[in-house]
Amino acid sequence: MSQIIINGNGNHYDDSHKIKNGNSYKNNNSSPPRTASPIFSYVNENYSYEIIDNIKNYLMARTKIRPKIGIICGTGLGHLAENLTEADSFPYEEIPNFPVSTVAGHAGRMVFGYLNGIEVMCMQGRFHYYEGYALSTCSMPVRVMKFCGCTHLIATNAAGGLNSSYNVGDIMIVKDHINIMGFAGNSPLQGPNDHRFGPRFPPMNKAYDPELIDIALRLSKEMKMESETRCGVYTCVGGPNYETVAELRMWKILGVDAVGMSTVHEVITARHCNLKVFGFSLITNKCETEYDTHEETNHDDVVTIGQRRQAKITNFVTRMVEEINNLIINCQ
Ligand SMILES: O=P(O)(O)O[C@H]1O[C@H](CO)[C@@H](O)[C@H]1O
Ligand SMILES: Nc1nc2[nH]cnc2c(=O)[nH]1
Repeated sequence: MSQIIINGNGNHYDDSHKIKNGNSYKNNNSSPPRTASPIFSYVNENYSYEIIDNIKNYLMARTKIRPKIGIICGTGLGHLAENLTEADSFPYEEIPNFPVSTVAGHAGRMVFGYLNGIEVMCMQGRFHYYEGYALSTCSMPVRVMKFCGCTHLIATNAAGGLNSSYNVGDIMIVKDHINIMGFAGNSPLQGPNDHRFGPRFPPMNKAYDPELIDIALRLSKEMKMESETRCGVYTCVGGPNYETVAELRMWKILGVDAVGMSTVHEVITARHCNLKVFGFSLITNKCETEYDTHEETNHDDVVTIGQRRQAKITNFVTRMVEEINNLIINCQ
């Protein structure tokens, strides 16, 4: 039975051209919508294996960089990508079948280059659920990274500090996440599973690589950043509104240390295709868990804190990339 699907422009189309027992398209030229589409666009069928492969081919034909490490720059953290040398930069609008970034603080480019002599690829801007993209679309570039040869992902984000001991400007190494959106049945892996990406039921108990967490903690000591480095639990909410006091209090009880609107679905997708993950949050604001405050979280402040901390973040990521590269070399 075919199903009518409504895309972001309100257009109707029939899905009878799709292969029923897989998530690939009969016609590989059929394109998912380029602009943010409602989440009820057919969740996991938008980006087939073949489409991801086409995106990879487009990029690989235009850069000599062969990265093993992919980096996602969080809000206000795009400066990282400007430190790449011999860079090849691809605006998302120019990459076939790619969505576009719509949020301030996310430039919207895939940048390939050398970070301190090491080949990386870097998303200077990510996609969020609140922009109207399905979770599978938000995390689709992670699969592109895998196809481009990456074995490791560094996912960075801006987040509110819920743990009351956290300060604005701290770096929180993510030791784990709570997939709150998953509790409501929303997953980037929802829909037919193409086993060429990964297994139907991927484990998530070591979502954030323990060895990379240890390395990051050691680096924070070496870089004399110990007093501003934390290690905690992140959660992603749908957004775009920030949280109510009652919501924050509930999540605090659940063990959440930092709250954002990204990363979790990217990490799930990365683990599904067996990428090793290191993640950290820049704490850009304190979550307001009391009613009698005049403070209000706002996105301009989030971006500003990211920009203020860009030198530290860039140094930290550069050192992590060196360490991960050493691990990769030692494994060869
Ligand atoms: O997670 P990143 O993209 O770093 O940004 C965080 O900051 C923005 C809100 O200010 C949201 O996009 C939230 O997810
Ligand atoms: N949900 C959420 N996302 C953020 N991104 C940056 N700060 C915050 C915050 O306080 N809450």
